[in-house]
Amino acid sequence: MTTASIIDGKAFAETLRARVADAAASFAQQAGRNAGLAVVLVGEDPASQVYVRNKGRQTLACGMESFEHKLPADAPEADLLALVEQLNGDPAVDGILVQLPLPRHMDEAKVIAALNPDKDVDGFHVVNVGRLATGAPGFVPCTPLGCVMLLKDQLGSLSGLDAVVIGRSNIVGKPMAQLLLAESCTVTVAHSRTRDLADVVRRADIVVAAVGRPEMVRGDWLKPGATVIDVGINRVPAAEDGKSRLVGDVDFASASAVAGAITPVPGGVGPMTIAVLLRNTIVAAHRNMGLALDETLL
Ligand SMILES: Nc1nc(=O)c2c([nH]1)NC[C@@H]1CN(c3ccc(C(=O)N[C@@H](CCC(=O)O)C(=O)O)cc3)C=[N+]21
Repeated sequence: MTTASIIDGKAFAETLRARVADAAASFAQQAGRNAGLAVVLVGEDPASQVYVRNKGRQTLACGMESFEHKLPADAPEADLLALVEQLNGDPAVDGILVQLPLPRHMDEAKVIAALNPDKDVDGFHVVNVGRLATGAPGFVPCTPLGCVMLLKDQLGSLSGLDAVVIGRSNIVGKPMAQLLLAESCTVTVAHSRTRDLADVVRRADIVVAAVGRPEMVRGDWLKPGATVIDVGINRVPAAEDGKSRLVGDVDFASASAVAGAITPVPGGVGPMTIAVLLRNTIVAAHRNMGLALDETLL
């Protein structure tokens, strides 16, 4: 039995952030201001607060401005829509991220629809979804784009490979399938109703697990040598000390004995998500100001 190479998303994210920082410095010189990312957080979910703090810190570290807006959990939806409108019109704001999930009394689709698609650095607006589906330039959701970057770094061309995406969310599964199709993979999207999931997964050269079920994908589901991208971030109670630990949607111990390469959790896809957000923001800044940028370097 072989041991898979570990795909170091944390290290790759660092190199991407260094390229973003170069582009941000060049932008600032030409525009006479730093590029800016606005992050909106509604409510006090502790995990969301940690993510938002990390995003803000890394935005500043790349030489961009970070604008954080916090609304109380019981804020009226109209207040959030008014804030989005204000950020759409603010020339210092190049990218806007509204942290999801929103409180239940808010309509996520309505809030996303209110974003200026050209500032929608999450790529969630239907205009960007349509652009991705038709191959037009737009913004691509950060997590799937980060996964494709890791795959191309690992494998070179993905053309002709069999890819199975497990999960069909708007945020990961569906855009992931579109990106793999654009890379000329043969793409299968599996989900909770898929019959004989293990047999479907066993055909794949590339497996992307994005279901939110801790350690669901096991080594004996994999074709030997397959490349495995684990999007899951599940906090589970640790056996002994009452603390918790992070695990993915893949059972790392058994999968890494069969796979050719695999992303760890933590340290795999998660760090890429934030780095791609910064990448999308500096791309938005250049596009919206009509400044040239070689996006292939990012
Ligand atoms: N509009 C919107 N866009 C998002 O991109 C978005 C969102 N809402 N809501 C919440 C999720 C979650 N998310 C993560 C980003 C980085 C890590 C990350 O860096 N994870 C580290 C571990 C972090 C830890 O230790 O908890 C890792 O996997 O190595 C995780 C999760 C972005 N999200």
